[in-house]
Amino acid sequence: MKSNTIRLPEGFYLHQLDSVDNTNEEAKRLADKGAQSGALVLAKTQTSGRGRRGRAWSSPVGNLYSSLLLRPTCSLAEAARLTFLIAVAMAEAIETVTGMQVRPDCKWPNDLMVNGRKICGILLESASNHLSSTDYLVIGTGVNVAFYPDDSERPATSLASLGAPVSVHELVSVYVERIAYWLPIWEQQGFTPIREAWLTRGYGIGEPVVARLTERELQGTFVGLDDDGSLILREGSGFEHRIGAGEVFFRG
Ligand SMILES: O=C(O)CCCC[C@@H]1SC[C@@H]2NC(=O)N[C@@H]21
Repeated sequence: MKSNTIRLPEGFYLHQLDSVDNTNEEAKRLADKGAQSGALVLAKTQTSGRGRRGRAWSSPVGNLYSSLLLRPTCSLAEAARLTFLIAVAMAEAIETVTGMQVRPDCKWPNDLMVNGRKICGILLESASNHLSSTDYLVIGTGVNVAFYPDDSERPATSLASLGAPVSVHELVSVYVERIAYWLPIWEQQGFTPIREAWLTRGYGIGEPVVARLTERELQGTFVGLDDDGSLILREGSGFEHRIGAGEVFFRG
């Protein structure tokens, strides 16, 4: 059944807009004005949606655009691993609202895929006052609920086209519920349980991978995720690279 109400757990605050440049920018403006950790910006459409690597993020009405403001007390490097928590939370939310009809895989570093096609992208941005602690973090999440962009280089899909026309509001409610479930685990036990949950849905593990880094390309097998969230790529020689940032491509 479709629901039009958004229920957020304790500690989360909704900022709902019809249209905005993009929800990450709005969350950063709120943060600069002193908004609390847990503020969630949700917009029906974005006039200037952004993806990673400076790409545009197509933002028609009908998809989900949200940005969560968090004020973690740890270092930026540790806080950046929250993208894995967000990916797991959104994958679980999609499974719940679709009655397990759609079961996304987590693609490193922070996409959700269904049948090899992208259904969700995550964009993490931060502001840090100090070298060792994070002032705030904004984690933007876009889910192709009703529509998906036609991009032959990076194939995408939507929940609607997979036969699961869900309510954006219901999806947001369950997504935040799952964040509320995982955040205390992260705070008390660190990254390990999140890493394990992510790996159970890891996309392309054990498969050939090409990692495109700033200055070179590495080819090998994706053998897992390191304790710090790096992708472990094993070359034919057996040498293992830890990849912290870059773009990865899987064959097939
Ligand atoms: O896969 C990517 O390149 C990241 C996409 C992130 C899209 C979301 S939608 C909500 C927030 N606002 C934006 O403009 N981007 C993020």
